[in-house]
Amino acid sequence: MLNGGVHKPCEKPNRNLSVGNKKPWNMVVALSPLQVIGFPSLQLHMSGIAMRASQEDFENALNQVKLLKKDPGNEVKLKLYALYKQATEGPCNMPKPGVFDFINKAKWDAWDALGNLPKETARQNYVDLVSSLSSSSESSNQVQPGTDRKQQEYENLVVTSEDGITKITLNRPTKKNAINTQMYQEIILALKAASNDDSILTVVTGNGDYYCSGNDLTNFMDIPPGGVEEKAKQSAVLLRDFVGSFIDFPKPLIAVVNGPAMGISVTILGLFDAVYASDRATFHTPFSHLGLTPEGCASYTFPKIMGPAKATEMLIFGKKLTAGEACAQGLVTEVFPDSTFQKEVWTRLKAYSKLPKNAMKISKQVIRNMEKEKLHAVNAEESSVLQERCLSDECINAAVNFLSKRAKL
Ligand SMILES: CCCC/C=C\CC(=O)SCCNC(=O)CCNC(=O)[C@H](O)C(C)(C)COP(=O)(O)OP(=O)(O)OC[C@H]1O[C@@H](n2cnc3c(N)ncnc32)[C@H](O)[C@@H]1OP(=O)(O)O
Repeated sequence: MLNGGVHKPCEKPNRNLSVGNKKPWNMVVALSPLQVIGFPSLQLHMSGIAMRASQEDFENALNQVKLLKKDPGNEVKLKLYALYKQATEGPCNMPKPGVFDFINKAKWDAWDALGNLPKETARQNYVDLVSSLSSSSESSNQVQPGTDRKQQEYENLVVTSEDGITKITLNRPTKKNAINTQMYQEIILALKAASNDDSILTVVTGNGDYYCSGNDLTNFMDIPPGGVEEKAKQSAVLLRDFVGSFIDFPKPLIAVVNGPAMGISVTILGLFDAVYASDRATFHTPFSHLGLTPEGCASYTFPKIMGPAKATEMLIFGKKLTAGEACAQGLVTEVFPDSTFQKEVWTRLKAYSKLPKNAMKISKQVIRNMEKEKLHAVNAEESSVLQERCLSDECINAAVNFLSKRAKL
């Protein structure tokens, strides 16, 4: 095992306030389910169906709708809006907007037209509508082992499959693979697809010089009409779902950490089954510097992995670890010289992928399942604490400092 090389942080002060390359209609649809516009008549062919969508199906549909490649048009968006409101709040009992308040009136009309449609039916109809909108792209999600096939197109990820290994590559190299709102949703979907495909191992890695610089600090800039409280609530829900998809991932999950890792990309490593790192990688969780608190279940997994004293240095004091240090503390499985990193790691992973598939999958579940309930509880608590922290002066000042190029971590 090698000692990690010392990574010298760059000091180039260069940023802008861009919020990423969302499609214009996505800006309306993607930010919040509450902003999705929808329409009434769908109940006609979908109501009364015996099959009921679970809350999880509904939440998946909420994520999927944000990833539709084509704008479904205002009529469909009105349908989605009305069904969402009916499914979550029941019949419309809001005051009718004024006649010149065109958009809100159209939304109100669509919701009101659903009358007393039961919440469960509205939820089912919502799921069915989203499924009909995205069915064509979903059908390309199955992965065959032994083929090198590009998966569903994502805006911020590249997902491929080869030799029974599904590889999810974080693909925003010009932003150091910072995770924006859409990328969180895409990772949730990619993990869901990988858990259902025929692959044996799933790998997460980064494109470019960074593995990932953590949460995209511009995420906090998309403030919905509900204001910053609503934004904090949405972020906490997204965070909980994101981390939850790692907790529940059923197959061996491996991180190939090709460069520096920060924030949430470090904390979730405690939920991976193996972590291979280049000696150029560093591991940095500057939560206190950002007025934030730990997430990704690290408040539980890190003290367990490295002991409370070492976990405190990382999670409270923001100590950056070299790959060698992270390996010595049990967060990293093995460190490789950067020059041979890819070759050595992929040779090893290809060998592992030839081991009996079911034995590996079941072993992972035996190792992890006992902890699942605890991890979900920790995740819920961390997300709820962060919902408050996002609104703190400490956090807002840190984000403003970064975005106005006054600070770098
Ligand atoms: C509900 C709340 C959930 C909270 C969840 C998670 C918490 C975390 O993940 S905390 C960690 C957050 N991450 C950071 O604070 C990192 C901030 N970035 C930096 O300090 C530096 O950019 C970094 C050290 C990563 C790299 O420095 P340089 O090598 O000098 O590169 P640049 O700074 O020029 O970066 C290039 C380009 O990328 C943009 N960038 C990088 N990281 C982020 C980020 N996390 N969020 C948004 N943007 C990021 C950077 O702004 C540059 O953009 P341009 O100026 O447009 O080129």
